[in-house]
Amino acid sequence: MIHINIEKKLKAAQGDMLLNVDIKIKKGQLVTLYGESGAGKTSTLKILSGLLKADKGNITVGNKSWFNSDTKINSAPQKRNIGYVFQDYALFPHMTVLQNLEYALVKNQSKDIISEVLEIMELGSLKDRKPETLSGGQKQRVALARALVQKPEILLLDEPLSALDIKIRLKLQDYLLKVHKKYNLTTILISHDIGEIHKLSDWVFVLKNGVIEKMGTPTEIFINKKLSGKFKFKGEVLKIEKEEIVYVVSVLIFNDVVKIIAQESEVKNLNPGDNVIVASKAFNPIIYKIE
Ligand SMILES: Nc1ncnc2c1ncn2[C@@H]1O[C@H](COP(=O)(O)OP(=O)(O)OP(=O)(O)O)[C@@H](O)[C@H]1O
Repeated sequence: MIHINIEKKLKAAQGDMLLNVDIKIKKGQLVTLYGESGAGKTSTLKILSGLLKADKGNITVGNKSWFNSDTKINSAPQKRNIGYVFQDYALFPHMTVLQNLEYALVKNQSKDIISEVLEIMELGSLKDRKPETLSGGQKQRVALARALVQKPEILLLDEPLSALDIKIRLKLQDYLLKVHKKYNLTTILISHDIGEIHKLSDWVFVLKNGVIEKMGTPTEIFINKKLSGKFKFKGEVLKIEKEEIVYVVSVLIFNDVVKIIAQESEVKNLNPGDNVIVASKAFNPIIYKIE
């Protein structure tokens, strides 16, 4: 069990914001921190990893105390046994993939883990390449492999896939799940991608203005109770065109533009850029495999 119970005054754009988080995460779970930009998600991960110091509170991991403002415990980041992956890969450009991984080894650590992570992340054929010759998805696989070299108990993923296109992102999600399970990690993900959160997480914490606003399973958090539709997708309105007596709303859903016929009353408050749900209530959606 990880218990994070901390307070820290942050400097938000509109003035001071108190980050006040009290969350418990069971060992082996994959949980997501979700919330608007500036809500305090990254700061929470930094405080857990020791890169940022809380003003007060405590952090316990299993039976170890990593931070306690009363007893003045504050373990150094390198003692906290955490793997951290960010959106930008932060690989050393002058080193090969293999050297990047070896650099992460701690003193006297066996090199066996390197061949293991190369294999699990399917990076063997790329091990002598420099990062600049790799695609975004490949770089992020290296970054993930590097985070695993020190055999962390906790994996922190700060929007690791948001710079990648949808196809690569779906593939990388499979790698994330695979390593999360194989290494029995407790993983904390920051993501804005609701599909990704559904696929990966056991539990979601919604952070707003520095505090946990709600928590639950992805279904509890994201299913819109007003619609009992058989299928629904979130999308973004691209344009609204009038065609005789109806309106045609073009909505971007993942990478596809879907045209929806709508009545005047439905488009009254709708503008390009709005986030919407596209759902079907009466008809069963059809399904077929795409190659
Ligand atoms: N070291 C710091 N000291 C004081 N304030 C900070 C510090 N780091 C970040 N902040 C401020 O705290 C607020 C929360 O930042 P944080 O990066 O945690 O948000 P976030 O939820 O991760 O947002 P995003 O989704 O945009 O990454 C921001 O307004 C930021 O400017």
